[in-house]
Amino acid sequence: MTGDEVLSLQGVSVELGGRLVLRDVDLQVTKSEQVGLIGPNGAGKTTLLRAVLNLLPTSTGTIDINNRTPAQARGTIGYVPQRHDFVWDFPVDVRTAVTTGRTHLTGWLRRPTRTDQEATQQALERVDLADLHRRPIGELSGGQRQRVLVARALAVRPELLLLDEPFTGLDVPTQEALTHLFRRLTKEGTAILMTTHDLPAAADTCDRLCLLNRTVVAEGPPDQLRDPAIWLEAFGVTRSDQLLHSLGVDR
Ligand SMILES: Nc1ncnc2c1ncn2[C@@H]1O[C@H](COP(=O)(O)OP(=O)(O)OP(=O)(O)O)[C@@H](O)[C@H]1O
Repeated sequence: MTGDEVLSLQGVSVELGGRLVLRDVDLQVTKSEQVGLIGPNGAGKTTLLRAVLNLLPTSTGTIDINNRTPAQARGTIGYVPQRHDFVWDFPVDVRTAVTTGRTHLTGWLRRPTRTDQEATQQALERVDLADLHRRPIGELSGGQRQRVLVARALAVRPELLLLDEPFTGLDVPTQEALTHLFRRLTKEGTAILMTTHDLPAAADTCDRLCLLNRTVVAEGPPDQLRDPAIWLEAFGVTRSDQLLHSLGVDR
């Protein structure tokens, strides 16, 4: 790993149910960088995040997170899953849900320490949820739930933040607030890897895009990915006016 790399995947393959879901993936994310992981449904984006989180085994290759393996780094990575992957009918309030983001750091049966409490409070304030801290999570709106998930990830004070579809189903002001927050976090040094289907927003907000379709088809700063052929290959189509139009690369 070079000095500024926070995450590095080299030659990573993942097999699930006897099928090769990721093949020979190389990907780096450096300190203060926001990388968008883009690709069609089933491209392996969530699988890649889950491999980094040590939730899935790799069949080949290496994953390095600040000179640690995924097993060693577990609990230090901030992870925002897709909203529907979280158990919202669990009877806990917002503050407790955010504190449980630190469970892998502090242990399951321990009472929260002062550090846990401070990290939780800071995370709540960063996503503007401090006023709602006693609200049961089952009573929250979609946008409030998304902010709980982000606060939960921030509660570990991560150097690496993984976001799985963080903008899906959010109104424009909530999307903007989160975009600004992610921008501030990268300025402070956090490395962010984000999956999204919002291609124009990704091109607008990310420093670099990685186009994935089982393997990395192309990667680079958004303005270097203006060749329509790259996008058609990444999405496995021969022609898609809507795709190219949404990216502004159809001229
Ligand atoms: N546990 C599993 N067992 C077998 N196959 C799986 C498993 N989990 C995912 N897959 C398959 O792996 C492929 C990649 O899935 P993944 O969820 O990583 O894609 P994705 O790029 O995140 O898609 P989407 O944009 O739809 O969220 C899909 O074909 C999926 O069916």
